[in-house]
Amino acid sequence: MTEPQRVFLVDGARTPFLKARGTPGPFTPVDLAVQCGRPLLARQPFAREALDLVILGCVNVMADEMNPARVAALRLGLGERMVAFTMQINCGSGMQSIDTAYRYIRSGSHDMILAGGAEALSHTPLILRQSAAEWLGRLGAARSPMDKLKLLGDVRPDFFKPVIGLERGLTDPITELGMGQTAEILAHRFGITREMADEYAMQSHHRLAAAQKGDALKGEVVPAFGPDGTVYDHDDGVRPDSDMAGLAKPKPVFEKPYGKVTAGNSSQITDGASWLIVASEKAINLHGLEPIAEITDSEWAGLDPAVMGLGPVLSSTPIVQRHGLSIEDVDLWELNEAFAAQVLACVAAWDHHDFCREVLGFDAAFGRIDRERLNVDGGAISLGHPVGTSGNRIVLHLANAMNKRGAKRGIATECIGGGLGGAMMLEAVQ
Ligand SMILES: CC(=O)SCCNC(=O)CCNC(=O)[C@H](O)C(C)(C)COP(=O)(O)OP(=O)(O)OC[C@H]1O[C@@H](n2cnc3c(N)ncnc32)[C@H](O)[C@@H]1OP(=O)(O)O
Repeated sequence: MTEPQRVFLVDGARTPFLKARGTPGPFTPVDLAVQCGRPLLARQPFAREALDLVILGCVNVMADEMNPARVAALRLGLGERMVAFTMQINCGSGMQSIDTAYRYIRSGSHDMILAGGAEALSHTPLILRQSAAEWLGRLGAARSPMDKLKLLGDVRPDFFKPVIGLERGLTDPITELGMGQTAEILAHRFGITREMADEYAMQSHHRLAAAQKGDALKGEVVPAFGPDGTVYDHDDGVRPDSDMAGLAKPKPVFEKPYGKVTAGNSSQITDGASWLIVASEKAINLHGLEPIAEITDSEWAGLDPAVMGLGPVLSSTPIVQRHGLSIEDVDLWELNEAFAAQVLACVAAWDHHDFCREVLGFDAAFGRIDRERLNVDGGAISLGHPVGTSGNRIVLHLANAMNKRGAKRGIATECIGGGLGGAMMLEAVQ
């Protein structure tokens, strides 16, 4: 067996995250992947043949771009011999692409992999009801025009009431709970009030607005060019003037009338894509690359789908433990902001004696994450959450934020619908 290889992040980029506004946006998942892949590859010193593999996370794959990883690879000019595959584990898809690259390179089988995530939630398909699909099947099988005409009498008004793919996709198939309802359960369990959730959401918007004004996103966000010539150059869901009075106005969406989760303190429905170049030490030396971070560990965890929002706690705690660290040893955390109540519940769970004893098997509470180290440039509440991309984006941003702040170590972690959690540790390059 070969020694595990060291694995580095070389560079990465993402499109601006574009809010879904009720109609299909200008880009499909593959368009988005191509829009951010082109400038990222153009700024590399190596030839495209140096890439061994392309992996793309995507939850809502469109029927006319099946295996979007391969379609994107071909549109990026990576050549017909490029192997490319798509991964789908809901909100973990974009992180799973990096983790798969990490494990391949670590094993010595590959040297340089393009790992990304792409999602166009504004294009999520509408699904016909079973009754309508069956009727269309009978229509297709009808032999004569008369048989077809007779079938018109079977048309029912509910045929035209589609199942909304996005709503269905954001509902857990086992518990039948919407993702927002799982956040409500956590708010109740950990005593997260509406004010706490709104205050967290306000901070997310203020931090992203500050990041956009400063240089925190420089090089990370590349513009996307629409088919009509429109240039999309910034994340457009941010509300810089968010305040507590404004955030108090939206009514609870998922548990009416007393819930805590609102449009203001939930992640937004958004389109976007991101890529990271993952490389071995050999590839770095061969091409004279300057890595931005080293991947030093990753972990996945399963948990009750009804409290899937605690996925970050269950997936990142084993990493911290394995390396003999404490919560304070992690300089920066990117904890995907599915919902403010869910992020705050994770923070509360780590600081909760009984939870840590019963669920994590500790003698005492694990510790409290300092808010100054958590999602320092905002997150999915202000930025949006294109589900197949977000896990990739938080790793990309963690690497960049660590470099800008001179941090030694960081963890990117996320909850995953269906009851999973994913986490990845990055360290500054020594
Ligand atoms: C594993 C996981 O990651 S699970 C997570 C997966 N993702 C999800 O579940 C998505 C969760 N989010 C959602 O479903 C949607 O965003 C919803 C249903 C909560 C809200 O959807 P929308 O109603 O379209 O939200 P939208 O952003 O348009 O806001 C609606 C209104 O709320 C108010 N509002 C929203 N944000 C703010 C704010 N920061 N300050 C003040 N008011 C606000 C405004 O009145 C806004 O209307 P406007 O845009 O006309 O000003």
